[in-house]
Amino acid sequence: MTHAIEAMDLVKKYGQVTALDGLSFTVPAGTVFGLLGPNGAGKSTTIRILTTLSTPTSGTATVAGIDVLGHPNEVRRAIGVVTQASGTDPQATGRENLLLVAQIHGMRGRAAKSRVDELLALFGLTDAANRLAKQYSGGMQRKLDVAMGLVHRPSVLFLDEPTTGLDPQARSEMWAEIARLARHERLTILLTTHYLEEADHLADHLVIVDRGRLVAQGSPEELKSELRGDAVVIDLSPDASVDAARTAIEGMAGTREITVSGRSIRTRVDHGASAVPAALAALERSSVPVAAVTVARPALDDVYLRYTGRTFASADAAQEKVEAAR
Ligand SMILES: Nc1ncnc2c1ncn2[C@@H]1O[C@H](COP(=O)(O)OP(=O)(O)OP(=O)(O)O)[C@@H](O)[C@H]1O
Repeated sequence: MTHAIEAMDLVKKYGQVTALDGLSFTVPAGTVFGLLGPNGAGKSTTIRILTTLSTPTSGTATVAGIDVLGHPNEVRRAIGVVTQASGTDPQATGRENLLLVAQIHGMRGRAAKSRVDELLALFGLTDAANRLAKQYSGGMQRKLDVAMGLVHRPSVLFLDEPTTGLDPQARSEMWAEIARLARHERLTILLTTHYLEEADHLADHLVIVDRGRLVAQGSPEELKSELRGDAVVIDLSPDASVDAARTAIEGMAGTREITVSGRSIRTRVDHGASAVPAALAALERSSVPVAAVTVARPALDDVYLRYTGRTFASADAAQEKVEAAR
């Protein structure tokens, strides 16, 4: 299979900060690829290098078969980039925004108009085409942003945190849109996200990056199936002692990777169905009241914990503290 993206041993240092620490991965052509990691993991830095906006301290990369360091202009013609900051002109209509991008890419007259009409239809924006972008909802603006990244028919599309800031409904519409694009436009899509369920839902393959290093890679299913057993989540009653509950669960045979998040304790066990009565009995013996217990297949959260020793949410929160202290 040909690779749409190859990143080889990328290192990026900003003074004392090592943002990328020897990151390598390949993205098969025509797939949705998730670059996943908490805040500060190095996702934006990777995208900046692959889209020629930044150069690595060492290492190399190709995009659409083109060397990003040797031929940045050719790479730019082959890619579409949709960043977290909107590139739309709020005072122009959706159609005008798209026509402007078409002109920047040297498209004129009927060719420009027909590509713009095609994209408006593809993103369900035809009825809103003549409204000002500032009047669009957050979800519509994000669709317009993605459409603007596709005007020149790139073969590789970079989507940096495509659903951050969207409400749940707009987020699920965006997910459907991205899945449809990948199927119908024969695009390779590299998506960064710090929503684990987004990567689980959309990505054919993904890499989990932590502190500038690759910690796991595979399809979401492969990564989850590497983890034996079930995840058991115990929600404690408001008056329960979380410490007593944790001690009780730690004392049970066969529990591993126990994490506490608020009043919820998560652990992995070989057989969820038989672990639940044992967990309830252990908590009862320790006089810990329980609100609910759920058994589930391991999620990407469990994969992340397994490879990094931290929960995804705690890594995110820790990085926010580091950045605030700088
Ligand atoms: N221009 C810069 N100067 C100094 N440090 C930087 C710079 N850009 C990024 N960093 C640091 O490099 C590390 C990786 O940052 P990066 O933005 O790539 O992470 P990220 O995974 O994209 O996170 P986020 O989801 O918050 O965007 C962080 O520690 C960040 O503070």
